Amino acid sequence: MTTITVSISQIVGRIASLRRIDLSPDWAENALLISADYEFALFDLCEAVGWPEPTVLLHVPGAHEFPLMAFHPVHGWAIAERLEDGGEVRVLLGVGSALWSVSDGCCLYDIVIPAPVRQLAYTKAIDVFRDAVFKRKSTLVLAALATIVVNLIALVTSIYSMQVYDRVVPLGAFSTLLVLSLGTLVALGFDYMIRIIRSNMLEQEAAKIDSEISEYFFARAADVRLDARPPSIGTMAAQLRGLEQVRALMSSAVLFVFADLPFAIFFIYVVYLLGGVVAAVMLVSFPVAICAALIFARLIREDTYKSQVTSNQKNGLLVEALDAAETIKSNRGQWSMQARWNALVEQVHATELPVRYRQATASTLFGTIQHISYIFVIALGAYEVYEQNMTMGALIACSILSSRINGPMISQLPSLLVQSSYARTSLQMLDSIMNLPTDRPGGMVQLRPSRLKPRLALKDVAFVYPAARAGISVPSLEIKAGERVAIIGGIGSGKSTLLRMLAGLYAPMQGSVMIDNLDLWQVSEDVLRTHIGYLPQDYRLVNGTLRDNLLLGLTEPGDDAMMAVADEIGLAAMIATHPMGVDLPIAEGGRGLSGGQRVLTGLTRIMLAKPKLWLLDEPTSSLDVDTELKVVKALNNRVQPDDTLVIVTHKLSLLNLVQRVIVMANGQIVMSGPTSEVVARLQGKSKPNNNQEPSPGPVTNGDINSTAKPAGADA
Ligand SMILES: Nc1ncnc2c1ncn2[C@@H]1O[C@H](COP(=O)(O)OP(=O)(O)OP(=O)(O)O)[C@@H](O)[C@H]1O
Repeated sequence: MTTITVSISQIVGRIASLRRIDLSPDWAENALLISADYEFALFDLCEAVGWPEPTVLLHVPGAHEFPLMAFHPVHGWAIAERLEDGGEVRVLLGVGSALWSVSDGCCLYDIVIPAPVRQLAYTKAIDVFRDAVFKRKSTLVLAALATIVVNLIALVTSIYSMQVYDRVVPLGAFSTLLVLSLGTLVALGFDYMIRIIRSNMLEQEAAKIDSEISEYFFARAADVRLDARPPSIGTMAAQLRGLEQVRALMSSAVLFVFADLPFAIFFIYVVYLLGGVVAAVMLVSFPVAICAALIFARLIREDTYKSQVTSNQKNGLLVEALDAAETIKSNRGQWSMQARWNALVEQVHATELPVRYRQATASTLFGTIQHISYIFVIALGAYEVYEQNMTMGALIACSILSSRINGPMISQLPSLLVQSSYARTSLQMLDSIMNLPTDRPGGMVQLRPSRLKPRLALKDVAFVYPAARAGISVPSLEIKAGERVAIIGGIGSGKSTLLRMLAGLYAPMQGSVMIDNLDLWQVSEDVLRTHIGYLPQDYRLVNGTLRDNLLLGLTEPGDDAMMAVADEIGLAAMIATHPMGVDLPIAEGGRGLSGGQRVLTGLTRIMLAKPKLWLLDEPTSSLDVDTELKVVKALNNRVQPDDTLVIVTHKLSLLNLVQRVIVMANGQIVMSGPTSEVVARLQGKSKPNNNQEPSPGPVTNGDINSTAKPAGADA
């Protein structure tokens, strides 16, 4: 008998993968200690990770319901894969499978595994908000009920006034007054409580909605394919901040105005019951105010859009100016940046001014409509009272109700409309981010191979940067598992672009990039990243500590392993001299270390990650000779014989690491062959035969300078 002692999170993780749901690496952080040998483990896990409670299956499940979770009193938890002909359940164990039967006490459970936000396929930002709101139907229903009660209580004060004027004052019925007053005060007490509860309830839900929505948009923005990102990151960040505007509108008190609007019609009906013809005043004033509001909304729409666009550009410029302060200061660039900033500020003012002007006009107009309507109610009411069609008390009640209809509802409309117009523009901007292609489009079935051999193949690959004329074009390239290759070439020849394509960061516009005979873009991002170690040319650190950066995305390897690598490549000396050691803080924007130290941090991280495919972009360009030697030695040590290494470099010394050299020029591979042969050709020692391309240029001792003309493909 096998007793399962694995964590249940591993079993559920496997079910998720069978259901093609990509859980985040830390999804079971709170549930790792739950073991799989007790019956309530599944319930405990779902509770710990915040999923819906599992359901016990009391019926015989259909084929479409599998895979399910199965519990056996002796063996614990496993994955139920299918039903066998004899009615037994085929379960998957750690290795192999077994048959469990219901008569032995086997029980089946179904669980709902919510897809992580990044896997949700939305095309419109409004759908994200709508789904987050409608998920909370019960809260909305309660809020709607509270709104109905609040509005009904609003009637109480007008009826109270009517009773006092009609019954209490003429008859001196002060005991009635006492009862009425107490009743009204109690109703107002209720009103107060309901309003407080309603707003607290909505605020709490708004906070949850905010977390969900923010998580979605952060993940969505991070998922945008690197080659498809807009040129200004500051502008993109400002566009993303637009979601705060939508959220603010959703949770703001003015939103209640919308909920109150239908009650205006109800109040007009009550006025009709109390004062007959007096209701005609509201029947005219209310639609006039609503029409004016709609016209106003239309008038400001274009200006709010323009103002938002310019304001985002302003934000982009600010981020750029602060980020590139060194370049700007040292090159006397402040003046031109200041000029651009001032021009954008002027533009923002020019577009905001009409909005403000119209908002002020609308507020005044609605105030005037309110006053005129009041005067008409009183005037018409006075006539009706004189004609004895209504009582004095009813007139007072009608005037209170008229101010309720035309009062808060109408007077808050201008600010509500401005806010909603900005929110609408923000949604359009969020839509533009949602239209950017992502690394792995939602809904696409991803491959999750347990192992990937680090062999690469490019076929008819072409790539051009947005708004650029030339790019890279590779008709054919193959890199075998275990091969060590260097890519060399002149500046701007396309080496880094090619490496990013091999890393699956840039998608080819045509052709395919294959890893282990699978299209690299169909392999799950998670699987890909555990197999590929990519070091960019300009390695940026993230805000946190040095340790956070050394272990970014890794399972804690332990301090000994971390320090061993750091020591091997020369980072340990720096760590030892700093008073905070590996906990030294890295500021926002990755500042805090020198260029060389940053690269060493990236290299240490990759060596700790032990990838199968090493893609390094000029790893030693900012290192001194001694450190470079250490890095070369460490790479020789750490890159396993069956690992593949691709290095982009300008340095001759790194060619000792590789067996093959690929030479690039003008976005194309112009030469490829064994290191010694290519170096000899570049140094002009070997003459090209008739089929070969002319020499790309001389090689110096330190640098390789290729000036070759593009031609054929890979050898
Ligand atoms: N983000 C970008 N947007 C537009 N064009 C780009 C971008 N990045 C690079 N390019 C262009 O693509 C071409 C190839 O650039 P790439 O960075 O791949 O060259 P490289 O060979 O790595 O150069 P270097 O040796 O200087 O690092 C260059 O002409 C460059 O101007």
